[in-house]
Amino acid sequence: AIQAQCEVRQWEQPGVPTLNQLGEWLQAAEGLLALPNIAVNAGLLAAAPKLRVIAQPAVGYDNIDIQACTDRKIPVANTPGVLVETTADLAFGLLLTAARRIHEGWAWVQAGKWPEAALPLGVDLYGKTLGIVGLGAIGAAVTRRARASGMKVIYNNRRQRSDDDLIGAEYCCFEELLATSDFIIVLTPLTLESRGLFAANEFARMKPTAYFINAARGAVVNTEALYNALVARQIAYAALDVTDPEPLPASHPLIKLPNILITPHIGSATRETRSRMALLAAENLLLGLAGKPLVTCVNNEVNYQ
Ligand SMILES: NC(=O)C1=CN([C@@H]2O[C@H](COP(=O)(O)OP(=O)(O)OC[C@H]3O[C@@H](n4cnc5c(N)ncnc54)[C@H](O)[C@@H]3O)[C@@H](O)[C@H]2O)C=CC1
Ligand SMILES: O=C(O)C(=O)CO
Repeated sequence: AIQAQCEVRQWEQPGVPTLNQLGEWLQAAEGLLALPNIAVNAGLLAAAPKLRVIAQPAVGYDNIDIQACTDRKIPVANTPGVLVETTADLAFGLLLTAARRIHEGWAWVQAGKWPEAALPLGVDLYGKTLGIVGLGAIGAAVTRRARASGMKVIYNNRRQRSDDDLIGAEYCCFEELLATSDFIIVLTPLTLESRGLFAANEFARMKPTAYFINAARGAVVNTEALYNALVARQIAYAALDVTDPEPLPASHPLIKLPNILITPHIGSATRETRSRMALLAAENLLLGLAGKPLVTCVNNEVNYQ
């Protein structure tokens, strides 16, 4: 769709391009389709004097300096909504896989340990408490899955949601959530406020039997503190779809731990959802280039009228 209407330059080499590598492209670019591993900051904007619209096929936009874009009157689009159920499946799937040791069981079968050795024992979901930090669109979809599995759901947001009764989750303060949850799923956007939200103090307050799941952004968690908490068995298990750093080098100590499960940021990675995200991003990009309002704009104050 984009190619039919625009001259497109697409970065196809492995790795993240530097500003120097993108120099000439940015100089000419009127629209930018950015991936979340690109830092769209004041430096990039300064190198792109003709830029009029930015569209990113992701709901999180922590890699983009929104204020700098707004100052330049550049509307920025993300892709909320279209990935909600898919990401909720992965977040809840991580919880279920870790709790029931599905991945460990498969590794045992592959290693020929079955049936002689005792199977890895998991824990039940039924009757347990799930604490969600950041109960937005994905958190609400996770709540439905958890309730269907017989779990009680509590949550912490900056403010209580007026519709939490309908969603089936009970508001509580952050401290209480840490102390009482059997499972914690993190689904906050990465912001100044949430960066490093889970550090040594927070892990120390969790139950020693707690399972910690992060499907938001790696930097919401202090990786070293999580590593220490898992080694010291301050918490029982972690399951992460996002890490800091990301990608996590194969030599990283976290990967060697017996009580962790990590997936490579695949929350929204299904054929159907990636296609919906790409189409929505393309639609926003073309609308912006035509000077029309974007459908899902992050900085509506500079959305085209
Ligand atoms: N692993 C993956 O592949 C994916 C990860 N994500 C991440 O999940 C995040 C959430 O996505 P949605 O649910 O669609 O967003 P959303 O905006 O609907 O929900 C986010 C919720 O977090 C709350 N929140 C914000 N700051 C908070 C804080 N400091 N403490 C507690 N709560 C806070 C908000 O009030 C809101 O209710 C995205 O920003 C993105 O970073 C999203 C999609 C896929
Ligand atoms: O949408 C996002 O924010 C992701 O992390 C990838 O889908």
